Amino acid sequence: MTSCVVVEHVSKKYNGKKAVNDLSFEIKRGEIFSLLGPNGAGKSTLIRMMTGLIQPDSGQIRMNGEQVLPFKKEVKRYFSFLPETMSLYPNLTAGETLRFFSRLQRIPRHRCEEVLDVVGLLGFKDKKIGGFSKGMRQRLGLAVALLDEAPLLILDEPTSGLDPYWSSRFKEIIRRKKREGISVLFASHDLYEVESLADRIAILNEGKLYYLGTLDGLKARHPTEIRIRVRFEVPQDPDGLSRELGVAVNRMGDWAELICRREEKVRILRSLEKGGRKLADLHIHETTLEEIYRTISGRAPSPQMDKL
Ligand SMILES: Nc1ncnc2c1ncn2[C@@H]1O[C@H](COP(=O)(O)OP(=O)(O)OP(=O)(O)O)[C@@H](O)[C@H]1O
Repeated sequence: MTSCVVVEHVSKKYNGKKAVNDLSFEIKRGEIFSLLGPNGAGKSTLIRMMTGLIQPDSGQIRMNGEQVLPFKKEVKRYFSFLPETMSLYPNLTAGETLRFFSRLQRIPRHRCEEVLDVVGLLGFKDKKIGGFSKGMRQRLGLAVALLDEAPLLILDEPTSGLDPYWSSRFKEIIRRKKREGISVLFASHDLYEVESLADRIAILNEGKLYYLGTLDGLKARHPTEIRIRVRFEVPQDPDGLSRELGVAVNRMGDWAELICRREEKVRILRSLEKGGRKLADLHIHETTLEEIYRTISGRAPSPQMDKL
C-alpha cells in the first residue's frame, strides 16, 4: 500500500511555544488513520497544516506526492475536510448551504440531496441552520465534507456533539468510505470510536509523537493488568494470600484486590476456593484501552478523584 500523505519533520510554534514538534509519519492509501491526544496536543494544528490552512515553520507535508503548500488545485481536489468548528450561515437552509458548497466545487446538484440523506437531514433541507442543534450542525458539516467524494477525507473531531445513534451511524459511513477505497484521517477523543474504526493510530502529546502503529501494538506495549476483587465468607489475611498465590494483594475493607497478568487469571480463579475458603463475591477488572490512554496522556485518575 503506498502513502497518500507523507509528513516529514514538521514543526510549528505559536508565540515561541512548540504546538507541533518534529512530527514524521505516513498515511497509507485506503486506511483509516486516527489522531489521538489530550487537549492541546497539537492535533488541530497538524490537521490545519495538512490541509494548507497554515504553514509549518519547518518540515514538509506531501499529499498524493505533491507538496501541500503552495496550494495547487490538484492538492485541493485530493481531500475533503471537516474542521473542528465549521462556520455556517445561520440564515441559509441546509439545502442552500449544500448548494453553495456544491457550486464552489462544481459538484452536480443531485449530490446535495444524496449527502443530506446520508446524514439524516433530508427532511430538514428547507429549514434554516440557525434553528439546528449542535449535532445537526455537525452532521451538516459532515455532509459538506462528503459532497465531493475526494480520495482522502480529513475530519477533525467529527463526532463531537453527536448522540450515540449518530456516532454509530458515523462509523458506518466511514467504514463504507473505506470500502469505496477512500482514505480517512480523523482526530478524536473517543477511544471506543477509534478502537472500532482505525487501522492505525498516532498519539500526540505536547506536540510530539508518543505512539504510531496499530491498537494491538499499543496494547502489547502496555501489558494489561487484571485486578480481581474478592470478598470471602471469612476474611483472609492479604499477606498469606499473596504468598500462596504469588501475586500482589491489597486489602480494601472487606475485599481483597489481587493484581495479576492476564495469563495468570484462570490459575488464580481456580485457587480462590482452595483449602476450604468460600467466595462471597467477586469482581474482575481488566485494563481498558481508555486506561492505557489516560496513563500515557498523564490523565490517570488520582486517588482524590476516586473519592468524589
Ligand atoms: N492560533 C493559535 N494561536 C496561539 N496558540 C495556538 C493557536 N492554535 C493552537 N495553539 C496552541 O497550540 C497548542 C496545540 O493546540 P491544538 O489546537 O493543535 O491542540 P488539539 O490537540 O487540537 O487540542 P483539542 O483536543 O483541545 O482540540 C495548544 O497549546 C494551543 O494553545
